[in-house]
Amino acid sequence: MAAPATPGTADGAERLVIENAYIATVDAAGTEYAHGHVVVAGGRIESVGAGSAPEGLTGVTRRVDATGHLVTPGLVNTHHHFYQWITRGLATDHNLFNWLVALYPTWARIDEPMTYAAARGSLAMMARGGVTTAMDHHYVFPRGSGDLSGAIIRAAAETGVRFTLARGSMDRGEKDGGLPPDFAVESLEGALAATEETIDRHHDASFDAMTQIAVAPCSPFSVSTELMREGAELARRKGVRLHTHGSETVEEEQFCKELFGMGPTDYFASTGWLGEDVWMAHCVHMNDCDIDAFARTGTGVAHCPSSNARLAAGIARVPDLLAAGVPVGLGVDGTASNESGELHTELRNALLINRLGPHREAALTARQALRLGTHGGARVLGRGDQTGSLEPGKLADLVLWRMDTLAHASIADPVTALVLGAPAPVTLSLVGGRTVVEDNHLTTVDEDAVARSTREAAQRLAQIAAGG
Ligand SMILES: Nc1nc2[nH]c(O)nc2c(=O)[nH]1
Repeated sequence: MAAPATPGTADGAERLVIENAYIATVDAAGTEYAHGHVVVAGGRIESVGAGSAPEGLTGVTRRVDATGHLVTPGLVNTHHHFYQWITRGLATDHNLFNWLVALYPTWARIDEPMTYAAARGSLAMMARGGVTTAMDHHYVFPRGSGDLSGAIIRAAAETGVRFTLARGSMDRGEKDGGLPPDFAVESLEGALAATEETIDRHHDASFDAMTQIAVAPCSPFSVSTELMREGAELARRKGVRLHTHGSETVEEEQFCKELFGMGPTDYFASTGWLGEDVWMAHCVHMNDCDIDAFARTGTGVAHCPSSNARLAAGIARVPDLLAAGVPVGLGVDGTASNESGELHTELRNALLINRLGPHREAALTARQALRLGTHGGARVLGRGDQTGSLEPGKLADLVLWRMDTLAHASIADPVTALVLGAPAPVTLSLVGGRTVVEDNHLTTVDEDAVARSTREAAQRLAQIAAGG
């Protein structure tokens, strides 16, 4: 979608001016300004460039001296499971299948208040670390648990970040050869109807949308072939995106070969799950033909290096995916398999872990890692024309990272400092020009209150799961 004219910039518009910053725009040419400015008006970027802001600007309500700061586009998270915030630190030495089997019975007891508390915790952690666009792949809907999708969307609106809810689903329980217990799955018809209702109620297709919905059956070993096919048809009828887990582990590959007689990528192709409107989490076990199929169809990838290491899944072939032209973003993944819950670690680990693969030191640069975590992610979510880079007319989703403290001051290059250094303090984070973080604190929600409510929810869930 092309950027419409920046609204609210006629005389009388309010402007925020940021000056004296190192600016990494992450535009197509990778333009950077060692000493530059950004002007925000009407929720959009009005100008970005070298030196001070243009003289004679009217309506300047705030001028930020960003000396010692790096300004980047806000980070974009492309894969997460918010509800897992209240089951962190469990089954810590398991591979994916054993971990899922250990946790499904607990997850099947979540209710609306727990889901809301967990979503607030997940969102707060990401937002205070510079995420301006978040997503949640929520696929556990216990019978009678309330309006879980509504609770998650409310939490995102309160936190103030741009948001995609990938309405997940599982309908292949143990009795149908799936991994989840039968009590943890929905019916095919129930899952499709609830997904359609969520789209109708909440999806916003506008340029500056704060809430979008995707259709997201969970994974080949927890979803029937009918739900994959009919889910794809539903998404295309409604004009929304499609998301699922794919090619995460050798066990999944084996499952697909045994049940469907083909590997995961061929299975996805056979069910309508390759295309420009699809993005898939993990994509670790892909051969050259699989990568070629993703590149030809424009299918995107959410790379989740920390979770892949935590669950011993393997190393995704990110340099090969990028070389083939596959859109790639980064994902925290659920915090039951990545307890840190913030996206900076994924920029760092994407670079480090990929250097353990065959491309060694040529695998990824710091600037490529920043691109994955910003414009790459926006593209994967279908929002690359709206956010993910600092360019006039795009949404004012941006972060001022403080680079002059003990943690970073001795590293000359700010992008290297951001990606390879410790998580940098966030002096200011804007979503559509609205402040979400100021001086390293969330301005939209009370972080301590969120922490307390997540602890209570985690304790309540643990008690219920233990039969209390
Ligand atoms: N990392 C994860 N992989 C998954 N596959 C699946 O079916 N569920 C999950 C999950 O929660 N995390």
